[in-house]
Amino acid sequence: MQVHRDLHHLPDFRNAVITIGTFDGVHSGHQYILQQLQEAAEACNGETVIITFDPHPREVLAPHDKNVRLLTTLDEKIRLLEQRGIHHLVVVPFTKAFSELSARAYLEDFLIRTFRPHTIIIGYDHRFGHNREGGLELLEAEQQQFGFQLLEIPPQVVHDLTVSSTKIRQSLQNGAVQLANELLGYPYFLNGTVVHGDKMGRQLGFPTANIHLNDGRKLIPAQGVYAVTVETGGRRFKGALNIGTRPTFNGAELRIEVYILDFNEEIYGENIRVSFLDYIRSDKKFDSVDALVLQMKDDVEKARVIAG
Ligand SMILES: Cc1cc2nc3c(=O)[nH]c(=O)nc-3n(C[C@H](O)[C@H](O)[C@H](O)COP(=O)(O)O)c2cc1C
Ligand SMILES: Nc1ncnc2c1ncn2[C@@H]1O[C@H](COP(=O)(O)OP(=O)(O)O)[C@@H](O)[C@H]1O
Repeated sequence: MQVHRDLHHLPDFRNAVITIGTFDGVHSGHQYILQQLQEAAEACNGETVIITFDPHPREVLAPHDKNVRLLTTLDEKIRLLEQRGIHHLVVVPFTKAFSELSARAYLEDFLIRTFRPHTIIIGYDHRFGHNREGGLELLEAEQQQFGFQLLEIPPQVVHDLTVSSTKIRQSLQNGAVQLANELLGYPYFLNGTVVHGDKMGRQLGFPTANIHLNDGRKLIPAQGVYAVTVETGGRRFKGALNIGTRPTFNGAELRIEVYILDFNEEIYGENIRVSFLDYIRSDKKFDSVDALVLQMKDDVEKARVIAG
């Protein structure tokens, strides 16, 4: 897949079959649209082109709303779309000026002139241009003049997609990992680097790699203990992960830390990815460190079985 970030240096697409969207999560609900895109491209010997925006339009239009919680960062999205065989991803820098283009300018000067689309695939309720003034009706009106085909994604599909995205977010925030993973079509993951903690883990007999997320906008699942797989240094391990404030030690800030099974290496500064397999329990304040350690032993054995 080719990723284009500069609108002034785009290739001449061959029979571009385009769609526009954020595709956050690239989840199994998105699969229908990707399939439509690929089928339409095959039919006209064309190329599949996804147009997405970065930053997320909400971040530009409502900068005070810090509640953007992404299922996938742009880099993660790129990987996932690549795996699904999309030809081109065009990342449009979303600016205030871009958001103020009239619907007609958006359509004619941006979509048509830039992509010369053979086919546009779009949700029945898709809005574009300043104040969302443009929609399917404008596309239909211009279709003849500019000679593109229009494929409408029906209401039921759009509805299912929204429900699915919401369900994935809610499930992760409630610790319902299995349901989230089912809807995603892959295990939810976090990418980060290993940073220093309070050096207590080793004393407890459970060194835990503290994870600093690469992107602070990622959705962090519910606090608690999870069975995960861990990828670092090109290798994969099983892990028991805790998201919490460490109430036993009267901690305050939220930490994400993982004990890697059958592992004993220093990995400070390394990239790490954890993929969530299942929720084990909520995190608790223990009366003694011994009680916490006993519980952690049990967590680790559970994680070993789950990560099988
Ligand atoms: C599998 C697992 C479960 C944990 N469960 C809890 C818990 O229920 N309550 C708690 O206070 N801390 C819990 N912790 C966090 C430990 O207290 C933490 O790993 C320890 O304080 C080490 O911190 P450090 O890496 O900063 O040295 C858990 C950690 C792991 C890896
Ligand atoms: N099995 C393991 N799981 C996680 N980290 C490990 C493991 N073995 C060694 N380490 C190393 O030990 C560090 C964690 O030890 P810990 O005493 O908890 O220190 P910190 O408080 O800095 O996280 C990790 O960052 C990693 O470099």
